[in-house]
Amino acid sequence: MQKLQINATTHIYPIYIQAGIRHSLSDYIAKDYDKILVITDENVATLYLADIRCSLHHEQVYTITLPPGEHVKQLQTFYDIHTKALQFGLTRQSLIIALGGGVIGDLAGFVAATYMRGIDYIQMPTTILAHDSSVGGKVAINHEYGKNLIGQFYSPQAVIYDMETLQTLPLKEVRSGYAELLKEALIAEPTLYNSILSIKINNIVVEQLKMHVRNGIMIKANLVEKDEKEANERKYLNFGHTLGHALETTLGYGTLAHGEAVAIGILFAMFVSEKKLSAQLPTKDMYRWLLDNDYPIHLQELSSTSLVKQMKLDKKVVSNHVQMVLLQAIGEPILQKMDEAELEGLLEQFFKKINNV
Ligand SMILES: O=C(O)C(=O)C[C@@H](O)[C@H](O)[C@H](O)COP(=O)(O)O
Repeated sequence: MQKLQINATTHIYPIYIQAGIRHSLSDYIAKDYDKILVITDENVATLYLADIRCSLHHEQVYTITLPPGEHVKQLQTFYDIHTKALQFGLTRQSLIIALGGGVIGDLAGFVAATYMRGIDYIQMPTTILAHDSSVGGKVAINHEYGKNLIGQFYSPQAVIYDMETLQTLPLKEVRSGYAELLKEALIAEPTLYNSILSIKINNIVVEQLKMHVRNGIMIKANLVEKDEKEANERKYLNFGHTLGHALETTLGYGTLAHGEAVAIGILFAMFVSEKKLSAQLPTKDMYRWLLDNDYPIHLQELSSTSLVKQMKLDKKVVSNHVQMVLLQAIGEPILQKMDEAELEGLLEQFFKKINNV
């Protein structure tokens, strides 16, 4: 068992990481709750919901099972969950458990943050990607204008991560999760970056996967502790997301998995870092690795003007300027305000380049 602790400014909470921990859940829930609501999706429910219900050892466990996919992270579902929670009779002494990937974690966390002005919740990530989204208290739903535009910072009581659940993931999910790991590696840890680039996604050794995820969590935890509300260095965790989120919204949620969009965003941020900062980066190796691992990086023609318009709804925008996270070197991120026309030009060059290589 590995136990980490997040010392965030607003709340200190544990992260338990252990294969099979789902079978002894009640040992890790620190308080008595009158009711427990587990929010999950259909894929995860089929595999793990029975185990969870059984190991909670609680008489009043309710469940809400949603269809899988980013499209549920929206206002109507959020409202419907509130309605069900009221019908189940959840009170301020109740607990919500977010059992699933990033979509479930963000949505269930935001319900917890707002139900009766906020009740306790626990993040139980079941994907690689959610090693990132379950830590740090960012909870949100999407608006049709963009990703995560309605949300809050609201820390969980605990993160309980059963690494066994990572072994049932489809390859698309593994790819998606590894993009967030690459992000953490590139902003903070060259050795993690080299280790990731040495693997093949369809042939990962479990111990290696666990090591990558643990490293990713530690990098994330460190930045969250320094800057919980994202005033400064937490923004580095948004590396690759400026274009990534714009692509997800422009192409329609679910066309690309979140991490697949972030992977393209990372490549773009590296391309811009080379152009603007003359940074010496292994962008070609990264591009090769993404291709070798079947990341969908060749996109249909997209209008740079509309992508930049979309990027202007990014939360890092200052004084109407898109602010990108760039790299001076691996492990040395900086924030860079971008001129709109220059950004459009760079996007055009970037898409030409990746589509012609
Ligand atoms: O925790 C953070 O900070 C991040 O930026 C992590 C991102 O990987 C994550 O996808 C996050 O939800 C995106 O944040 P947003 O603030 O740009 O919506």
